[in-house]
Amino acid sequence: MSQVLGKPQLQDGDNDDEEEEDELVGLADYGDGPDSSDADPDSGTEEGVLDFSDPFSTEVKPRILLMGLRRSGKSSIQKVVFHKMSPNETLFLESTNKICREEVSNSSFVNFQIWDFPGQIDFFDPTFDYEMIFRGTGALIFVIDSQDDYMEALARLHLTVTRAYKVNTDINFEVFIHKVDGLSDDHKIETQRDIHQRANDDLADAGLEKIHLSFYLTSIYDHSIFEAFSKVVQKLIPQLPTLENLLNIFISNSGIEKAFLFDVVSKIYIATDSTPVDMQTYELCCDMIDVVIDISCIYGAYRLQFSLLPEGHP
Ligand SMILES: Nc1nc2c(ncn2[C@@H]2O[C@H](COP(=O)(O)OP(=O)(O)OP(=O)(O)O)[C@@H](O)[C@H]2O)c(=O)[nH]1
Repeated sequence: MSQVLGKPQLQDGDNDDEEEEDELVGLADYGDGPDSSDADPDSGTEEGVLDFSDPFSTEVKPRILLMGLRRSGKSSIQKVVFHKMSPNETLFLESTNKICREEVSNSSFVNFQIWDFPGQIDFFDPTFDYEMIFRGTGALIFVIDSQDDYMEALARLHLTVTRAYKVNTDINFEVFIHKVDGLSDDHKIETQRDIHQRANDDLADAGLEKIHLSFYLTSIYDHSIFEAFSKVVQKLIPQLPTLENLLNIFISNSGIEKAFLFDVVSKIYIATDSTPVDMQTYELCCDMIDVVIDISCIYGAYRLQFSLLPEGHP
């Protein structure tokens, strides 16, 4: 039996309307104005607040960039993982034509910024200050649509990674081979092997074999996207080894089979003990979190109804 640990914070996932978008402009324009104070302090996800270039920010948050060709699925990933959008609803998402920044601060561990980029970023556009962006980046997620011809995406991946590495050698490069729900199991493995090989060959040809790319097979139609995002986020948590140790001690003293430390809002797991992660166990824990959230919502709604009853009502 698995144990689900985590801080139960509920979030109204439907705050998409508040999304603040930034034009593709230079450094000065990435800073936030006074509207930062509008952010809902109770919501786990705030949009358009604070960033690395914010002179009033004392806190440095890791930045996660979502990049990739048009329609590869970047916005869908962000909406499904952090806004509880159902996968089918992403069919109606409009193309992103500006950089969308979002602050995710669900807990002290899940505390970062996500920048969703429009499909085609022109690195040669003088108004696009990519040096400033890459300098403050912890992870760069490059999304490749596995159902499409991925040659152009690979060329773009190479250009993006080499540019980013020149500015900041500490970035974690994460490649999501996305939309694999449309592929058979054999095809998935073959696609991953091919993309892995080509991407690393391109780097080797450029004399940059020291750049490490991590690959994940993902889809918004199952838990793979949550698992992949969990691994991306874990790499940005300096306390990870300590957390793993604590969970190891916990399972060895409690007889529990597997322990995850979850961010309940996003269902990202921040840490787990050192036994291998079995996807089914992870899915079971995610489902249990959904049950707890559903019950909490019913209970919360009941309380609200009750408080609206006139005084003296039983
Ligand atoms: N089958 C499948 N479709 C997906 C998946 N993820 C996203 N999509 C679909 O891909 C299409 C494009 O998704 P978007 O999230 O708008 O893509 P984007 O990369 O943000 O596109 P731009 O904003 O143009 O850069 C939508 O119709 C999504 O429903 C997936 O895992 N599987």
